[in-house]
Amino acid sequence: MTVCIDNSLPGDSQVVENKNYCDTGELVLDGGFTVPADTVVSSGGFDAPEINAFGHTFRDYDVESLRNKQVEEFYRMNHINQTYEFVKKMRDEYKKLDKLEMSIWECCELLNEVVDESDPDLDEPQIEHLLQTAEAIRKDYPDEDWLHLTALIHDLGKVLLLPRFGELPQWAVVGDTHPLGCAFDESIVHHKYFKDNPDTNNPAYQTKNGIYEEGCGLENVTISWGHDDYMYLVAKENGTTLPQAGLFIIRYHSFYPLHRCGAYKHLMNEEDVENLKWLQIFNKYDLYSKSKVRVDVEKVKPYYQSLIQKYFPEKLRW
Ligand SMILES: O[C@H]1[C@H](O)[C@@H](O)[C@H](O)[C@@H](O)[C@H]1O
Ligand SMILES: [Fe+2]
Ligand SMILES: [Fe+2]
Repeated sequence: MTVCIDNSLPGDSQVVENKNYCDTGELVLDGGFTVPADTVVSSGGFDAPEINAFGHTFRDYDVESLRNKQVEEFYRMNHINQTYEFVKKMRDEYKKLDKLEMSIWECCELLNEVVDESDPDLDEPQIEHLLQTAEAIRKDYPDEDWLHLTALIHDLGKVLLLPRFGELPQWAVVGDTHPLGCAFDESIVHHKYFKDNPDTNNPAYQTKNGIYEEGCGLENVTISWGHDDYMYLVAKENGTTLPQAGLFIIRYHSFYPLHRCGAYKHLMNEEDVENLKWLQIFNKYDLYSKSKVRVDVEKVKPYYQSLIQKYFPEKLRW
């Protein structure tokens, strides 16, 4: 069973037996993951709020609320329908990148039309979330411009919900992600719904390593299909010059069972271990910057346009 260290309240650290899924605080995690030694965390550091815009703690999937009923139904559908076969099919289809051409900023604007039904902490249009994450991380890491841009684009894959991109259902686009082809770890949110997933009846997929070899590297692991992997494919195939850590953040930022709970770490290789350090830094901003405080889009747009120009071609294939 996964044990998570909860250090969300300063001076109040405790070891929590996993109840159903992992609900850690922030950077110190199971497995001794820590931030990179040479990372300078600014003294004016980001203050993670204790409660979300709905008055609850972040990522509380158990609290009784109308929103959480919707979120639970989302995960029921997600866990029943995301199978190994389904993911393979989606990857093959979407790596063709034959849907349309547009710039990164055009895509940011499209996200205005998207609301994520899997998220207990946010019901604002997604462009707000992109800018809130990017601005918060920019404040604390002013010199890592690649990290600002990574934050801005990390959720762009949610355009899969729109008609032009195939209008996929919510369960195939948003929410946390997890590997297929090996056992479903108990730290996965609303784990109980996997009982109705066809992969549960395949014994080859139900051992700790399943079809994988220990240390094989996440690159070789099939992860549930959604906005992370899609945006990773878009960035990579369009020849971005973002560093590996940026691509890793985009690809695995919803993989909470790994980056918050330490599950599946036996599948990582050395490169993954290095990249994970940046993902864990990023996650704090992705999660805790969610609020009702709006960012002035027009004011920050020129800065982000300059980063897009630096790391991406003018038009991308989607
Ligand atoms: O509900 C959220 C949301 O969909 C995020 O974009 C995703 O990255 C998280 O993992 C998920 O829990
Ligand atoms: Fe996301
Ligand atoms: Fe996000």
